[in-house]
Amino acid sequence: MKVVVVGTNHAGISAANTILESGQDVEVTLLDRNSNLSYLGCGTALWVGRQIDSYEGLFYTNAADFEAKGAKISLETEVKDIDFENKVVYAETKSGEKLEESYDKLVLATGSLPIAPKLPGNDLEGLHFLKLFQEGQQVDKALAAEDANIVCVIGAGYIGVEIAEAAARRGKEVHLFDAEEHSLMNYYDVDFAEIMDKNLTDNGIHTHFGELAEAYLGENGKVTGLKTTKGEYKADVIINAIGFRPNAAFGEGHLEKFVNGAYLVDRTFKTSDDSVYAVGDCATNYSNAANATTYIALASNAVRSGIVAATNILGTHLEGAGVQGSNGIAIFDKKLVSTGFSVRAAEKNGLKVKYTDIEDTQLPGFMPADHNADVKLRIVYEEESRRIVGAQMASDYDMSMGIHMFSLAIQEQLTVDKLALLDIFFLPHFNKPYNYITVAALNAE
Ligand SMILES: Cc1cc2nc3c(=O)[nH]c(=O)nc-3n(C[C@H](O)[C@H](O)[C@H](O)COP(=O)(O)OP(=O)(O)OC[C@H]3O[C@@H](n4cnc5c(N)ncnc54)[C@H](O)[C@@H]3O)c2cc1C
Ligand SMILES: NC(=O)c1ccc[n+]([C@@H]2O[C@H](COP(=O)([O-])OP(=O)(O)OC[C@H]3O[C@@H](n4cnc5c(N)ncnc54)[C@H](O)[C@@H]3O)[C@@H](O)[C@H]2O)c1
Repeated sequence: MKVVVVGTNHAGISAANTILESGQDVEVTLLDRNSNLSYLGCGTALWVGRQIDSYEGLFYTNAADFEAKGAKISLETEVKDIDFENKVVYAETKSGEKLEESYDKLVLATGSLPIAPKLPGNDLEGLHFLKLFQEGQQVDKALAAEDANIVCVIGAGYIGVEIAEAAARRGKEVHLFDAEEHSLMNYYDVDFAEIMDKNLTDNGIHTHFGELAEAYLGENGKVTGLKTTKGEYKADVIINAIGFRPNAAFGEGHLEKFVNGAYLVDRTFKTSDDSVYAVGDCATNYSNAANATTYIALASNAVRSGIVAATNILGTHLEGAGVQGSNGIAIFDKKLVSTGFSVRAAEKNGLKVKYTDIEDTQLPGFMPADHNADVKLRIVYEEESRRIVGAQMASDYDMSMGIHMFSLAIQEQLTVDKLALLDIFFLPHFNKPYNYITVAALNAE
């Protein structure tokens, strides 16, 4: 069997590794238009903000690793077309050489692209996106310029908030804009988003919410400012971070697509063509909170989808467990994590939900105060069935492992009542005898 993988970042890598490490006799060919693979974008803000010394550790594999496993890999090679009837992939190398690769099974792992705001002035120098390693390098270089003092970030989602922190850590005056009234509204309800909003302003970032960018302003071909619905701001560097869209251009009229254009896949990550799988950010996922198909762009999902698709290609039927969109962020040491739906997201998805909130300390009062942080928790559950559909947590304490339990609860469709009497251990070093998870669940109406 011959498998061709298009796109060798997290999803493509995990599919290829699953096949190559299976011991089965499969010929694997990997194609990617980029010059590198396996870059962990999650680390961009860390090295741009100088919280880690270098970007080198953000790559976890390379082309030689795949060659050593017996795969054929061509980087700087862009797939231009796919003949799904005859099962042939057409690609072109950087030097213009044309390649043809036939396949028995094809894995599309072409990922996502940042959404580009269609604004006047979008050809000015000094405008940035933050997806590829190379784009991180460009932002890093732009911030290092002597005359780069004011940075405007459009989009206060995960990328925007993280890069705003990084730019502030580099001593820049940072302005952060979002169309919504708060930061991180794709992940949290207002009560939690406000914690991040305050954290950002407390750390010197100027936040501008409910404000839409209207034009990039410039002089002599270089950006000098940003015009929004509420005013004009000076800017030496502008970073766009208003979300991703799936990069799923192949198979128009042949492969079924989701409402946002992503490849529509089943629980095995197979597309509407039996020989073609699609994994990672270019494909859909199954949401256990909505009990429906969804689109969530995360590296964690990408890795798991690659494993599931490859296992099926190898002949073992395996269905993905579905996703909750579990996520987390840590900005100036303030940690927010969430899984499933916020109340707002649940209502947008047509669910009738209730929630139970609690604010408590992590540890008993007799423990030293400097080790004992406040924790805020919200559990969101469906009114009628009482199944848990979401959870949000915020603290200075690293409570992140707690959210995984809520992720499992949503996956397994557990009710909030099941959680109330769950056996949760107690030790003063870690938690309280009446810990906040138990108490929040007991208090659920
Ligand atoms: C700054 C930043 C921070 C992030 N932080 C996190 C985080 O903390 N946690 C998290 O879970 N996720 C995070 N993400 C999201 C995560 O990076 C993506 O979900 C993940 O990269 C998706 O992996 P993928 O392999 O599906 O797609 P991609 O990473 O988009 O890779 C797709 C690959 O396909 C190649 N390709 C595309 N078209 C072609 C073609 N025609 N021919 C050949 N090759 C092609 C591309 O060159 C690329 O290498 C972050 C993203 C960014 C940008
Ligand atoms: N910590 C993490 O897990 C992490 C970190 C970075 C990125 N990611 C993932 O990468 C993907 C892309 O991240 P992202 O930050 O670009 O997307 P995002 O969805 O997190 O945030 C986009 C933000 O842009 C805002 N927005 C949209 N259109 C706008 C407009 N015209 N003007 C102003 N604001 C506008 C939205 O309200 C939203 O807050 C997401 O799936 C994200 O979850 C995850």
